[in-house]
Amino acid sequence: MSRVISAPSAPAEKRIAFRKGLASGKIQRLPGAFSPLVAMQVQQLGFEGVYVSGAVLSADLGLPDIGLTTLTEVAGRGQQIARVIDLPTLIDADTGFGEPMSAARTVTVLEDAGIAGAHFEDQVNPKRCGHLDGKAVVPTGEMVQRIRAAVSARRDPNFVICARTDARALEGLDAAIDRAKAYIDAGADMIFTEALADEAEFEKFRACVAVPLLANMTEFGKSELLSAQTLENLGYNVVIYPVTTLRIAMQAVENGLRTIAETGTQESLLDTMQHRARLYELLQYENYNEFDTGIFNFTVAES
Ligand SMILES: C[C@](O)(C(=O)O)[C@H](CC(=O)O)C(=O)O
Ligand SMILES: [Mg+2]
Repeated sequence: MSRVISAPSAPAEKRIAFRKGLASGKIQRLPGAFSPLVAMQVQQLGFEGVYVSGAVLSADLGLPDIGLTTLTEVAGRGQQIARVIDLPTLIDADTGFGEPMSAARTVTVLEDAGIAGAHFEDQVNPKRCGHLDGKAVVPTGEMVQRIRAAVSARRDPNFVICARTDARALEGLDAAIDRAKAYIDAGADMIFTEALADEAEFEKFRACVAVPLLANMTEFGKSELLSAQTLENLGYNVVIYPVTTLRIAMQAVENGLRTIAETGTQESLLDTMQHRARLYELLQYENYNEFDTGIFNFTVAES
């Protein structure tokens, strides 16, 4: 019977796949998915994984990305997304939702949600977008505790714990690299090098640490937009496009609504829309029919 309802791969297999991807020397491209449907589209187009962004999750709830969302909301969305795809899902755990003990609980909840890995950042609470001014970081020792706690709570050794440092914009590149080294000593599997300026900075970071590195190619921020190939050549292991699909979709929604408001019809927009047939194809509508006929194939005996 064809696959319906959820992805066939178990969370443990997706985590193994993510670990393999990180060790492959090939850059793992993780577009942000603002819904399970978008994640299915990401999978169909051949990407290596899906990213669940805190900024997008907040925006989707009509909130700015300033640490207002809860672990329950984030894990719930992550689970909805992870369960429909075979790809690994990396999720934004912000500052871990509280004290180090909360970071530990976050890991167990995210493991149960079928997530393959999470990143914890060294910002103070309440956090800010890493590409805006006005953010602040906790002392290195406090972040080390956050990471240690997260690592100690892990039950599946393949769940990836990524430490993000926001220090580049505040303390400079060398300080950010020193922090990364301390986070690796605390058990982090990967480092998210937030808001580096240009190629030379990515190159220097790569030369200084031995674990997998993640680049954030968010638009309208502090980092130069580098291609996946350039980042792979620089030795980076993961690239995220966290808010990209939301920005594309929201621009299309705004333009479309404007047209309807002005002209009273969506007629001129039809060519720009995903067709009903394409949506059904993505949802594997046919497979559900097949599933149904496979289940309801009994006959009622006449008495
Ligand atoms: C990666 C990020 O943490 C996110 O939540 O997606 C954001 C992205 C953004 O706001 O552009 C960040 O870089 O802080
Ligand atoms: Mg975030």
